[in-house]
Amino acid sequence: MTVRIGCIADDFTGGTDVAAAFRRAGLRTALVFGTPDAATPLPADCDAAVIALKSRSAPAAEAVDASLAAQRWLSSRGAAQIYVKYCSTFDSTPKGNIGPVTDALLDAMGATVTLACPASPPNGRTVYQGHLFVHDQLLSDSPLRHHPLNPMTDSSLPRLLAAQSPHPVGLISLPTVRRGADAVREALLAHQRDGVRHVIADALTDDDLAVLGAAAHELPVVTGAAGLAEGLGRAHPRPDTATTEPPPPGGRAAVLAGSCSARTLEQIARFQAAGLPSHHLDVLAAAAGRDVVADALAWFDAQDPGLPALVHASAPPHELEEVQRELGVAEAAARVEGLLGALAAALVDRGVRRLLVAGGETSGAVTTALDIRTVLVGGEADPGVPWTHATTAHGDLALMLKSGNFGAQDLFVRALKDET
Ligand SMILES: Nc1ncnc2c1ncn2[C@@H]1O[C@H](COP(=O)(O)OP(=O)(O)OP(=O)(O)O)[C@@H](O)[C@H]1O
Ligand SMILES: O=C(O)[C@@H](O)C(=O)CO
Repeated sequence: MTVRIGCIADDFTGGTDVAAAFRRAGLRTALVFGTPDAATPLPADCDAAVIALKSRSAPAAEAVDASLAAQRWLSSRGAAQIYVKYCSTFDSTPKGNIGPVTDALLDAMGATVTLACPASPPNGRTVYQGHLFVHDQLLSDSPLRHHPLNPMTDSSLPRLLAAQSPHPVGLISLPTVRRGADAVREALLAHQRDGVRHVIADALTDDDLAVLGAAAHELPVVTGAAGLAEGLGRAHPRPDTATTEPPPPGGRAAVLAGSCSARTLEQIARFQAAGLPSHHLDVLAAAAGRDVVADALAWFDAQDPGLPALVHASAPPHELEEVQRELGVAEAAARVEGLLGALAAALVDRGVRRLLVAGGETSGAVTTALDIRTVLVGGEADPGVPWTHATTAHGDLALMLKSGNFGAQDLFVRALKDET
């Protein structure tokens, strides 16, 4: 069986989220980290393959090149449809690369129109009249306005996309979606006849996304977050939905957090409130030359090996701003990612076999440091947060890559307790 849906995700936790959505739709799904090459493994009998890039904050030309390389790899493995996965909060700036990447993939796939919808209802992301909401707030009123790399200060998807593409942008609003897949297909065709290339669709519920998935079933390029991916996945049913996954490996459990998102900060607080051990990395001390990785490892070695241990750089907005003012945004991010990557390798060396990583950029740093290329996607601890099964130079690893704002407040405690 060849891959039916190929997906290109712009960060690692986004890749995990969308891979979980395809698996939920009943597809056997592989997740590949970084631009693949001829030697990149793909588990047998996969219906969906997700390539997780680290392109969300990259300049447009770089993101386009990486996405086209991923598309060629996916197309050569049979994928007739490419799903472009970006953040459900549409993380990007006017210089953002969602428009350029989509335009380049449309050209490469010989298509002239695409459907776009970042709604992800289980995580509170909905689209109404082209405006993106995070729970009960407009995106631009939500905590995402303080994001360290892509602060989101506009909620209008047509406006955000129009700033990123020279091509016309259109909207299919909720009443049409509620009339069903045929009505959406007709509206798409009407937009296509008018020369519109990017058609944004409203969606409030998973049922709306199932309608959009059915309507977009034949489109060569579709874009959005995990919600529309699940809708598309359900339009490509697998005859045999049995999934077999290896049992979680035994060994120590740890959390590494580099996400400063509001939800991650709550999950850290909950972990600490449960009396579980945690250690904060002092980024400014590291910049001043202190070996904070050695400090963290000495701390880790002194903990009860029966308990999960948390090491984090995460900081609330005022502290984050102070570090960024002192070091610069890019330098601060690179330094933190370097520290957490080095720690991941050292922790796995010390016998950690269940590792939960919080933050998309952070997850990229960790999988790179562990040299993990492909994982098989397993069951979810929370919507969009699955365990995955990885093989490393040190043996099998159960790895959970969590998007900054994903997971319930007790995720860190529950996921690692359940697995212990
Ligand atoms: N104390 C800190 N000072 C400065 N930068 C930090 C600090 N802690 C984390 N960072 C940086 O903030 C960024 C957080 O991004 P990351 O993608 O890991 O999390 P997120 O944005 O919450 O997650 P997602 O992308 O999944 O929504 C990283 O580049 C990280 O290195
Ligand atoms: O869509 C989302 O919100 C997540 O998968 C994500 O991409 C956050 O990094």
